[in-house]
Amino acid sequence: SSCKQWEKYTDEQLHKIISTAVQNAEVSHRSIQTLNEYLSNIELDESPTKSSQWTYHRHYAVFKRLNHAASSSDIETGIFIDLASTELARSFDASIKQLAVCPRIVEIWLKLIRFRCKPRKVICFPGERYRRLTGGMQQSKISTLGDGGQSGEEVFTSRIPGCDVLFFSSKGVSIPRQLSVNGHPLPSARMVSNIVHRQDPCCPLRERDLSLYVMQWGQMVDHDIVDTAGLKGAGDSSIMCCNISRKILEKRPECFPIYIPKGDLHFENDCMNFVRNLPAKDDWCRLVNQATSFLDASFLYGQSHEDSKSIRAFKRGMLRMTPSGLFPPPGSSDTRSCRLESQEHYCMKSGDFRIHVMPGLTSIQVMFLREHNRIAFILGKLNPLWNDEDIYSEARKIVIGQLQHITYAHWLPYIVGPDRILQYGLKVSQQGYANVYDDEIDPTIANEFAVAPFRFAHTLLQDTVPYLTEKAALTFRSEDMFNKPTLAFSNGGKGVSYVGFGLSQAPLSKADEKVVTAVRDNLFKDMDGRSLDLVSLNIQRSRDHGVPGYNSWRKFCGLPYAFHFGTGPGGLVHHRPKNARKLQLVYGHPDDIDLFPGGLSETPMPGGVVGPLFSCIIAQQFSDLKRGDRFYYENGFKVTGFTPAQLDSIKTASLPRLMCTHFHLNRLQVDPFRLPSDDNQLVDCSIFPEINLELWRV
Ligand code: HEM
Ligand SMILES: [Ca+2]
Repeated sequence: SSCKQWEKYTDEQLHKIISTAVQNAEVSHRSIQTLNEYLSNIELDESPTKSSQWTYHRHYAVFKRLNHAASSSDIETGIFIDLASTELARSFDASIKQLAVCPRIVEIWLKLIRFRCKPRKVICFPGERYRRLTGGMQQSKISTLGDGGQSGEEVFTSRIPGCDVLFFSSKGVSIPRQLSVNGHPLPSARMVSNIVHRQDPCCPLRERDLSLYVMQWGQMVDHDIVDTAGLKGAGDSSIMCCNISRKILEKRPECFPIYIPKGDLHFENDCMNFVRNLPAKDDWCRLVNQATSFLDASFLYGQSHEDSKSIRAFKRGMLRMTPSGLFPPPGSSDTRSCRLESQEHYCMKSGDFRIHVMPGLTSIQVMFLREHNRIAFILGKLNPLWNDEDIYSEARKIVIGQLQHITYAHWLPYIVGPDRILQYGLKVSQQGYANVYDDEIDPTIANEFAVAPFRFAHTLLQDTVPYLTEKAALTFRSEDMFNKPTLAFSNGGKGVSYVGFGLSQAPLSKADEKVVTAVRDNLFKDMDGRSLDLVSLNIQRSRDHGVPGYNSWRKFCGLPYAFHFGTGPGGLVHHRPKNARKLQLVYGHPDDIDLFPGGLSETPMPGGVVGPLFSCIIAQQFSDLKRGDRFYYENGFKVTGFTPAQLDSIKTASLPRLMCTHFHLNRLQVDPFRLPSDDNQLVDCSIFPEINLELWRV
């Protein structure tokens, strides 16, 4: 119906308009590349090879690195398609959403652009016994859910065939969410961060009796399933969006800097660097996710065969590990991806390059490394005829089974609360199969999940890293520890144990809307005292991804819409008055509220740490990851599943068992996700059952 307005055009005229749009995109693509080369040559953009200083840009670049699976030609094509879609929308003065339902336009568009796309092929290998490193698909992608344009608009799943769009908005494509419903610009992300998320440094509150391990498990899971890539300048340099002239800024579509309002209590200049994320080169209008979306310990095993080559030992199923039980250095020396403070230290090579961002993350990844090798060693003994590949694959399957079990059975209930667990069919039975696989379910990561709800744990962070040795209880400032492996190497490799044990003995920061200064003011602080605000990045990222605001997602989840800022009927019914007032202070209209601040400031679900909205989006994603994963550990498929006895044994796996074994502890509380107490007592480690690997003897 809306296509009527273009009916008057002949095929030739349409072809002319569309091919002109494609040509214009080619021209602007080339000029962007030229500008990037120039800015990299004059060293305005920071090159990763030239700068030896640990600037905050370098910290950020290490955290948001492109992995080698994303080839530069794919990246350029993704960018080109994105530009072309924008041109297309502009030429017709329409949204892509409108154009995409017009068969004549779509046909010509596909003819001109299809050959550049990499169609998203979902390939299953039904005969294969083990899941592939790459996730069993060509590449998993972040799906773009949400029209992204203006707040209050309809939320929908983008499933339009043809490599046409990345984000939808009312007038263009790939245009970030920028305007309020009244047509004014949305408030600056830093302003929102200051008003809604500021934590008084004096006294962060603790969250019930939960321990910091809840936070750390979350970051590990996050890194297993999400790794979006950012745009880069020439030669992989960091793009600078601040301290450049207006004219240059206008020529850099990669830039979406955050304005810092006057009088900020921390930042002195008025601009925080922010570079947009990378579009995928496929015909499903998606963003690149460099991680396999399945919960498959990809942070340990890597996402490609190339990765795997430097991770595996290719001997008796083992992964490469140093005598002190740490990840080894990569094949060729790498002194760039972490901050080295000693000649003996090095940057470790694991399946995910974000491993050094915090000591707790390094510790938990090392725990899984050791568990793999423990299992491989025993399997090899039990089955002398198995070769390296057999042992590696079976050990990997057992490790992933444990990871999934602890995540679904023990961790997730603390996050979303028991009600959501039941409601979304996420309960794990004590024993037996749950045959839940459904090949209609899309197991990729939803856009909205990655930009806000699953960043919930940023509020659980503390300003300090606890370090508990047999003799002393030390703490380090979180902001001094970013990208530094020092603690992991300390005490002859025992550091990971001290950090890991420390996480289980320290309280979780309260699950409220407030975020500690270590990441809200001092993220990636460098020698010159320059830093970033993680909360601002979160808010800006959801705008960058075109994710609609809080209210749209409330509707999506079947929760009441807020028409006003009060907390009574028709208002922000899941907010306390104090939080509703903070939102009112910064936003002009309830439809303007961004997803992160709106969701994080809701009152948590009973027994959970996130409110009704985030728990809905998180539970939905974990349901998709359970039902859309053929290899989900509770499935009883003949070739790929565990035997009934093996599964029941996997279901005895627990965090305290893993910690006791790999952090060399004698005593630990029954549930290390909670602090020790009368009903969570420190007990002898021998009470935590071991998986019965005898069941794997063939
Ligand atoms: C230990 C301290 C942590 C630091 C320093 C940190 C830092 C960061 C940074 C710099 C980003 C990218 C921001 C952007 O530009 O969009 C990010 C993204 C993210 N963080 Fe954290 N984070 C931490 C802990 C956590 C935890 C505990 C979780 C737990 C759930 C988490 C979940 C996420 C998620 C889901 C993303 C999006 C990832 C992506 O899109 O690739 N983070 N974090
Ligand atoms: Ca994964």
